[in-house]
Amino acid sequence: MSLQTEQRQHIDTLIQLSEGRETGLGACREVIRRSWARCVDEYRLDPSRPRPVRVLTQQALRDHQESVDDLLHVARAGVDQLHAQVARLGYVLLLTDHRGITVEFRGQRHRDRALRKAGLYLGADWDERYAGTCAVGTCIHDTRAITCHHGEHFDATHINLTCTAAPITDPQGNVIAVLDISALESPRSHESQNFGLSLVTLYARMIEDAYFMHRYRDCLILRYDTAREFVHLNGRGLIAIEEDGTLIAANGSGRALIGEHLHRWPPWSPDRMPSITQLFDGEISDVLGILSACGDQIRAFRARASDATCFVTLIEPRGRRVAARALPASPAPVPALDRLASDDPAMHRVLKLARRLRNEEVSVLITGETGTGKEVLARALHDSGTRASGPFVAVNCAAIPESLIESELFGYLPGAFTGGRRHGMRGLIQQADGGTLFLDEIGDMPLPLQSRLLRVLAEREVMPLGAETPVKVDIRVITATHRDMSRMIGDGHFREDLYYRLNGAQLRLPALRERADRHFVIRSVYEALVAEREQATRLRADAMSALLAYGWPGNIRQLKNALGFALATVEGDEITVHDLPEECLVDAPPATLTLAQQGDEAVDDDGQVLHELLQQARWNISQVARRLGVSRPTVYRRMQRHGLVPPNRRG
Ligand SMILES: Nc1ncnc2c1ncn2[C@@H]1O[C@H](COP(=O)(O)OP(=O)(O)OP(=O)(O)O)[C@@H](O)[C@H]1O
Repeated sequence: MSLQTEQRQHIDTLIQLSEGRETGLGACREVIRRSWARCVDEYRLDPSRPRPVRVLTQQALRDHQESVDDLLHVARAGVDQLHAQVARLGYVLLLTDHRGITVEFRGQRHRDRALRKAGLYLGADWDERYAGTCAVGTCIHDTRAITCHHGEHFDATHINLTCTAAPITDPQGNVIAVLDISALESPRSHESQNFGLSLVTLYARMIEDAYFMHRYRDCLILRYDTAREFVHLNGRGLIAIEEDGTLIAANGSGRALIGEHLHRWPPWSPDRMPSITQLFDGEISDVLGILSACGDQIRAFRARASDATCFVTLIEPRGRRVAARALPASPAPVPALDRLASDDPAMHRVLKLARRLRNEEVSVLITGETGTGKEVLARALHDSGTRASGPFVAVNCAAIPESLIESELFGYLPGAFTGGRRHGMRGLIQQADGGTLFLDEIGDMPLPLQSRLLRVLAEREVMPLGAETPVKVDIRVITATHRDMSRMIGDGHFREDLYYRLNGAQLRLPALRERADRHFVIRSVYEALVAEREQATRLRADAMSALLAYGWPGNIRQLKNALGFALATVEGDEITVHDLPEECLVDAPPATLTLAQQGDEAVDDDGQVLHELLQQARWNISQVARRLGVSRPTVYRRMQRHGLVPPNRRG
């Protein structure tokens, strides 16, 4: 079809539209349809009268250029880079101001005349009000990136063009410029321009960010991304702040985060913005501390509104160091605690509190899913405190049969009961004298013993079975549980007064899948295993990627088992993805494995699943524990709850 025929048809369609008849508009995109309606109803453009291209005089052009001088200066490098990429594909590049006037242009010298005729030229006016629907004008109106391809242009003069434009906005979200690539000839299909749309959008954002950095160069700028590797290179969010954390301005991603925050917690006065420490879960000293940190100067924070982990770096104001007094002194190293985490916001909080608690006598309750390292943390607290030279006695209340807990904990005198040792036994509480008693799975402590434990804690003395006088004990108690203790108290399974005595301070360990420092945890568990086995085996990157992607329902214990399995079965000197247990190779853990993830309470409905797992494993409890990533006692306890008895013990 000739261009003239196409233009005539195009004009007919638009005339039908202007007369309120919508024939032939079925396939038209909504964004274009709305713009056409604006051209007819608002701007009173006549589709039957194509308009000549309007190019500004030199003087008028200079005025427009001057008004965006600062931006042009910053944008030039981006404009040149983008042009270098698209020129050989037949595109020219336009940068317009917010009114659609082309203030910067990169063309093709040999096609100068044709380009000028098409309006692809310095000084050309692409305002929607004059030029009709077009990439630049419609992009300015809608503040969004758009391709205007062939017949989507309103004016018949432009229907041989393909144009793709993306807005560049200021920190308030107002369009200050538009980046556009256009071609005189292009394939028919609209999809052929999709790649161009992504490319122009990317460069528009880079220019926008470069301009933001330039404009707020005298402020502290926080740069963040959800991928650690990209923060320095291309961190998505930019937020300029005062040294006290007050927000000054943000780029598009930063504004989206602030918007999300204000949506959840609206301000009580219209001009009240959240400070950076409300936006991210941390204190201003944690943020400023990034500047004095060693290593890559990136720190993870949790964005409160979305709960996403963001990796943050800080850029100092140009030519000025942030006042030394504002920079917090780094905390004194506490190796036993420091080695438990690298850069995870939740672990930062846990370890910060643990540092404060390590030399205190206050009882600590550690909560978290099974296998998150509650016992490891308890031991680190002990090792880093004033009781380090005393004993650390760990008791798993779920693993000791109920009938033996009392004698194990409190001890007994000779002849206190039949079946006891001839010389009696010093109970575990006494064994912890001068050190720490760690009571794991405290929720499994039988009710009658809870009262006795309460007495030990209140009076600091223990009464062994068969004894007449109590024995003084000097212990610090740390307890742990993965259960919902308030529910247990509500159900009458746990004494409230004991709970308050044990819960002097609470440390909640995050699940492995929630941790931003998973890479560090995998590395350190792996290195510990390799050192223990004296095995010089390397963990290859493909295996690491699979481990990072997995959901870890059984947390660090399951991770340790998986790595232990790989080390035991690997044939060469490096572990690849193929050496990992099969269940770690899926994106989401299989349904049966989510058993471990839930508290024991949730498992009540899941006896069937546990039964199936046991049958599959031929009642090998260790194997089921490994699959679920829980300890053997946990499996036994769950079996007991569901009345599951191994075939060889039946009858
Ligand atoms: N930071 C760590 N580095 C290396 N190994 C760890 C770490 N944390 C935990 N582990 C290992 O993971 C396993 C589970 O840890 P731990 O027993 O402390 O978890 P837990 O939360 O007490 O589990 P449960 O709730 O089943 O009692 C242990 O083998 C422990 O050695």
